[in-house]
Amino acid sequence: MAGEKGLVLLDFWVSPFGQRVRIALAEKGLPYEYVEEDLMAGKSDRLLRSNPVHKKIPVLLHDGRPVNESLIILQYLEDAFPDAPALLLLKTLDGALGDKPFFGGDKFGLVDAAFAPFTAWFHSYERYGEFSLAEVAPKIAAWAKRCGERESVAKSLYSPDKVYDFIGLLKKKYGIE
Ligand SMILES: N[C@@H](CCC(=O)N[C@@H](CS)C(=O)NCC(=O)O)C(=O)O
Repeated sequence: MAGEKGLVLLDFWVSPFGQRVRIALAEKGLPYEYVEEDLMAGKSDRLLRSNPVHKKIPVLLHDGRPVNESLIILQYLEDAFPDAPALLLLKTLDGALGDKPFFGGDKFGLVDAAFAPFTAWFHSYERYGEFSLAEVAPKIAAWAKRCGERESVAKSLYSPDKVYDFIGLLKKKYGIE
């Protein structure tokens, strides 16, 4: 039986990727049904149907709809359950950055590279979410500017306006106005 939130997790006991999702569900206080996939014995039809390309756990089913990839699942939980305690709040990141120029310290590091692409989305977060990043998370706002001044980031990202238009298209496509 899916938990009261309609969540089912297809997982394998020792998987760090699955454990990532279990930790996030627990931190957010979301009940779910745990389904052990015995990968040593084979893969269930449900797993193959839910993740037909990669055929991997973890898979989160939400009201029957599959979400694959552990980090995508974490992001999905943030979006689908906004009332549960948030793990990725910009304010939390602001605190984590502290007075350092980058998450890597004085040097641009792995966390900076992983997070920098979202800076092109900040403008849309602000407009659609009706908030000012500089007010909510001033250190992250300054960090985003610093990232944008790096050639590696600048040449890999699209303009915030283009991202905003793209999100507008997505909203239309999915009927979210
Ligand atoms: N990038 C994936 C990795 C998931 C993954 O590698 N899962 C492994 C178990 S730890 C799996 O299902 N392996 C089965 C297979 O490769 O056939 C994620 O983060 O969810």
